[in-house]
Amino acid sequence: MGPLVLAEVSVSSGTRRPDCDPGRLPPSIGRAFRAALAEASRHMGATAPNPPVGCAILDARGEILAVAAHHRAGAPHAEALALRICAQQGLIDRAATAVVTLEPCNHTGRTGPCSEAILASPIRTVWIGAADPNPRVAGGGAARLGAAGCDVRMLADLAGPNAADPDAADLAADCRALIAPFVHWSRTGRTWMTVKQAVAADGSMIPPAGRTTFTSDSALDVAHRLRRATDAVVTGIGTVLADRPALDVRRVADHAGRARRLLVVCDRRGRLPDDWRAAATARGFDVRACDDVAQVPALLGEAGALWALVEAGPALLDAMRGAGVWDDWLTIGVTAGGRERMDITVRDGAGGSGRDTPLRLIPGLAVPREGTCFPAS
Ligand SMILES: NC(=O)C1=CN([C@@H]2O[C@H](COP(=O)(O)OP(=O)(O)OC[C@H]3O[C@@H](n4cnc5c(N)ncnc54)[C@H](OP(=O)(O)O)[C@@H]3O)[C@@H](O)[C@H]2O)C=CC1
Ligand SMILES: Nc1c(N[C@@H]2O[C@H](COP(=O)(O)O)[C@@H](O)[C@H]2O)[nH]c(=O)[nH]c1=O
Repeated sequence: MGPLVLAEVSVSSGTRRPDCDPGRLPPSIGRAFRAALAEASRHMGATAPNPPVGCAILDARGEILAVAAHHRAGAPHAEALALRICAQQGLIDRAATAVVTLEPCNHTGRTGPCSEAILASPIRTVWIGAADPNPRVAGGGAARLGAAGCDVRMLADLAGPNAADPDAADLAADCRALIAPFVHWSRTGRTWMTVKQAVAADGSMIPPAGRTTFTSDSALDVAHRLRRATDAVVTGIGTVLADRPALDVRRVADHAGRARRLLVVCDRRGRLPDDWRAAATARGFDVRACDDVAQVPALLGEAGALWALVEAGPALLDAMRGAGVWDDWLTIGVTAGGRERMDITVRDGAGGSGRDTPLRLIPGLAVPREGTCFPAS
C-alpha cells in the first residue's frame, strides 16, 4: 500500500487545445465545472450501474443558465436534463457553452446520444472534464462534436504536466475521481471498496460500553455522507452481533427515494440474526451474507454496485488488509489531545484512473492532502 499521492493522469483527447488563453482555465468555466461536480456528487450512490455525471450550460458571457446531473439509470443524462431546463425556462437560445464532467455519449442506450442533443441546440463550445473510459466508445462524443464544428476542449489539456493550472488540475482530478469507481467496475467487474475505520487514542476500534461510535459529530457527518454516496455497505458478523448497527443514512438531508442498497455481512458460520436481517430489510437494505471476504468486490460488482463502504471491526479489517480487498482506506484517528486526524491511503494500482479517489468528492474530507487534520479547514 502507498500513501495518497495523486498522480496527474492526462487523458489524451485528440481534440483541439484552447486558443484563447493557453494553459489557463477561464474563471467562468472553472465555476461551471465546480457547479457541475457539486450537482453530480449529490447523486453519487444513486446512478449505478451508470456513472455520476454533471453538466452546466453557460451563455456567451459565461453566466450559468442551468446545472443538472444524471439521477439514476434510465433517467435523462446530465446534458439532456440541463438542455431541458434551459428550454423550460426559455433560455435555450442563449445557450453557448456546455461544461460536462464526462465526455458526452455518442450512442443510443436507455436514452439518446447526448452529442446529438447538444448539436441540436445553439451550443458550439463543449468543455469535457474526463474522457469516456469505455474503450468501445472512447473519443466518440468528442469526435462527433468536433466533426460537426463544435469547439471541444478537454480539461486534461490544461491539467497535464506541462500546463500548470492548479485549478484545472484539481478539477480534472475531481472529474476523474467522480467516475473512478465506475472505471474500476467497468474494467474489472469489481466494486470499488472504501474502508472507513475509526481508531481511538489508545489504538482501539472498540467503542466504550453502551455505545457504537466514539468519533465527533463532524466525523459522523462524514461517515453518513459516505454511506449516502456509496451503493453498498459491508460489515462483519462481529459488528452485527456487538452493535446491531443501523448502517443507514441519517445526519444527511436529501437521500430519500433511492433504490435499495446492498448490505453484505461477512459471516462464515451462519450467525446472522433473523430479526436484525428483517429490520435491515425494512430500512431498505438488500441483505446478503458472504463467507469469503475476497469474493465481496465481485459479488457486489455482479449486483451492479460501483462503490462500497466497509464499516467493520478489527477482525474483518485484518482479513481485508491481508487479502488486499480494498481500494482506499480512510482512518479517522482520535488523538490523545481529543482532536481527530484523517488519513487516506489509496492502494497502489487501485482503479483504472491512477490514484484518484472518489473520497475527493465527499464534503468535509480534505483530499488529496494526506494526514490533514480533521475537520478539514
Ligand atoms: N471503530 C470502528 O470504525 C468500528 C468498530 N467496530 C467495532 O468492532 C467490534 C466488532 O469487531 P469484530 O468482532 O472484529 O467484528 P467484525 O465486524 O470484524 O466481524 C468479524 C467476523 O468477520 C468474519 N470474517 C473474518 N474474516 C473473514 C473472511 N476472510 N471471510 C469472511 N468472513 C470473515 C468472521 O466471521 P465468523 O465468526 O463467521 O468466522 C468474524 O467473526 C464492535 O465492538 C464494533 O463496535 C465495528 C465497526 C467499525
Ligand atoms: N465506532 C465508530 C463507527 N462504527 C460503525 O458505525 C456503526 C454504527 O452505525 P449506526 O448504528 O448506523 O449508528 C458501528 O456498528 C460501526 O459499524 N463509525 C464511526 O464513524 N465512528 C466510530 O467511532
